[in-house]
Amino acid sequence: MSIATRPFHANHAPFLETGHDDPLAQALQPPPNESPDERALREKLQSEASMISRAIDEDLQEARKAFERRKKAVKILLLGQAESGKSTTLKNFQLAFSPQHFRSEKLAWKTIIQLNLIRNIKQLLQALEEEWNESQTQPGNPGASPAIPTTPSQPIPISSPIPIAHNQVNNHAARSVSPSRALPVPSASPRGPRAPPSASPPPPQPPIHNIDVHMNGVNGADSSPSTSPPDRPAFGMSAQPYSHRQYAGMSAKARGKLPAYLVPPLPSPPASPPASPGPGSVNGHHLSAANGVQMTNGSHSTTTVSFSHTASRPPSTTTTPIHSPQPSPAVTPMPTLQKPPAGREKSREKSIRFSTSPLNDSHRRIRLRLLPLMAIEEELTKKLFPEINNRNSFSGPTSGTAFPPGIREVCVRAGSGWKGVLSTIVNSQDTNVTNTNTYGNGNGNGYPNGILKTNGTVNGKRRPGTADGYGRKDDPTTVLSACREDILQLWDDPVVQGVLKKRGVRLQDMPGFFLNDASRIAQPNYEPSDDDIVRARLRTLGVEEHRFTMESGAYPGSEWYIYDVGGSRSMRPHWIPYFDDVQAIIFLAPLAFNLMLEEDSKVNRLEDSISLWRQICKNKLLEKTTMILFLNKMDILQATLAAGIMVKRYVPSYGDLPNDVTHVVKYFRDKFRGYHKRDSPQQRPFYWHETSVIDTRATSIILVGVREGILRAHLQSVNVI
Ligand SMILES: Nc1nc2c(ncn2[C@@H]2O[C@H](COP(=O)(O)OP(=O)(O)OP(=O)(O)O)[C@@H](O)[C@H]2O)c(=O)[nH]1
Ligand SMILES: [Mg+2]
Repeated sequence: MSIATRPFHANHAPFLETGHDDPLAQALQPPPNESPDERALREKLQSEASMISRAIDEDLQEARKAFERRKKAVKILLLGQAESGKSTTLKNFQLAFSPQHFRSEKLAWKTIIQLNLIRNIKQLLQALEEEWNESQTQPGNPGASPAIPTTPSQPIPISSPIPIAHNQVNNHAARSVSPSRALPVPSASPRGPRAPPSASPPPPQPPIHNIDVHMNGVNGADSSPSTSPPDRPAFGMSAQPYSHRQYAGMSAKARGKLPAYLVPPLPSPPASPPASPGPGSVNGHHLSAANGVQMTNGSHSTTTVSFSHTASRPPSTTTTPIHSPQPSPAVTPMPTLQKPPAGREKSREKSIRFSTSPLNDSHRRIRLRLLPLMAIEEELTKKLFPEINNRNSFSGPTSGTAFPPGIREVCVRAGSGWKGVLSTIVNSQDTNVTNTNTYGNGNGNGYPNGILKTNGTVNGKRRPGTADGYGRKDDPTTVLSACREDILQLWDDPVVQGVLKKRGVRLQDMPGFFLNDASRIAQPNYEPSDDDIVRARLRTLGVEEHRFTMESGAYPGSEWYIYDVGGSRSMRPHWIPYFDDVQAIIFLAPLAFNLMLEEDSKVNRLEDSISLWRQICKNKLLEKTTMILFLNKMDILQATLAAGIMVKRYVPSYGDLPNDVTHVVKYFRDKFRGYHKRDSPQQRPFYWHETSVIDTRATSIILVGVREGILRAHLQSVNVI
């Protein structure tokens, strides 16, 4: 009873003070008979524990704030097929609204631009090699044209013929020697403005299927070429032709066994040269398949594409002369054989190759001097993106592309932190010039076969910036600047341009084309311009999240998340998890009515774009998402139409509408708009723009409008306005 009437404090206070019934309080009680040292240690541990606890609380707080910020942030998903311009649009966003952030990544982009340039050079050399290979013929075996290695240390298999960029005409065009698929283009100065594709003869293309075909039904056939292993030294390899004296001293049998590239060149032409040999002969020797080759497009006959599911009849196939039957007047003859004594002629005819190529020894020497670039590129890409760019192990989305091995695109996996890696590498190269190379081939100089001598010479030629103190010899900046004159000489050479034209190779039209800027980029102090960065090509794999804060505009400080995705078919399933959390989709759709998909050369790009658009429009997760359509690559459409390429040839339902930009854009825009209206589960905001996102100025104006539109819709949705 007394307990019941005892005041509360009298009953419980003593327990609270001593913590007799609270296990935690008991545990925290100092032990009895605690010494001063023990006490100090205990208090120290307690203070550390409470600091950790506070830090965890702060982290949680931060995470909560970040979550709230993210919830309020504007989120945009960039969608579209591969090479449609998604990453380029992202860069425009950053440049327009977060320029400091954009420029802070300059260093990383510098290396990508250098890699793009090296890849251009590689493609150029490859085209020249193929020219060389094809121009060599043995009378007894006209078809023999073995593949040859590109670098002495690590041969790159080259298929012959290399797959053409039949799917890429302007921006990513003809990149190989399968001329029947290349769109013929008028000649243009290599440094001049991009030339539009020529109207005549019309471009032979693989059949285009009905544009309404459901894209899921089409599987990505591997269009990559089969490659043959190299079995013969490359042109321009260290094997030099024998001197005339050596050659004269050989037996007929030994001479007969000599490959053409080891046969000494002809002496200087006589004052009055003999009549020019026809395409079928050189120096009196008959050539069966070297020059003047005509290829038909019989196997790539063009069928028409129809929006209306009607079966279309392929138009009659045309025969397209690809190789000019006569060498161009500017062409200098390749070293060829002197006519042998009559008795030996027959046996030699059987075994010696004859070259009709206009390429000469100076081209070979330049090529040889450029080889270190290939080694640099190979090693750098391996080091940066080992699992992606290692051609032996990678079997991802680029493995089924039209890129020949060795000149495939540089790509980067989302979240790999490649910018940080690159910046670190570039920084260390810039500041630590005395470092030894980190990814050489083991011979200590980073170059294959000891081409680069430690005294700064390559085959006796002094190279600036190598061993004479300008920079590191395994650094792309150093090696590019060392090769600068050779690059310019090769690219400006009318003979080389003639070969490219003859082979239908349009390097200018490829993504990440920088050869016209080589004199600027191959400088020791090169710094990329904003435009360089925007034009740099780096294929996206997976989905990349880019967060940035608006540095200016109506809502400075607002946070934006932009998701940039890889657009090739194998990448598309990765998009879906992002659908339910974005306010807007920017869909990039180049009106590439005459091009084929890289990953499936049977599917027209525009057909694929429309199918993809329809799927996006139908998706229930996106029913409230603002849809913004960028009809991109308007510059390319303009050039294509200006060249006289007829839309109705590819899209019969286009009929006899005028073949000009206004009508073509209106026609396809209405298609996209119609599908949006028809396929969307409910009404939602829809905007469209005509864009050329490599034009940063024009794009920034468009993006201001896009940003305001998205922000307004977003603020309305969260009831702020
Ligand atoms: N001429 C021209 N080229 C463009 C345009 N937009 C993009 N490009 C180029 O097209 C190439 C591909 O652009 P990206 O932005 O990398 O394409 P993507 O859609 O991100 O491609 P993936 O990452 O493979 O999905 C790059 O070399 C760009 O410079 C354009 O409007 N005109
Ligand atoms: Mg991309």
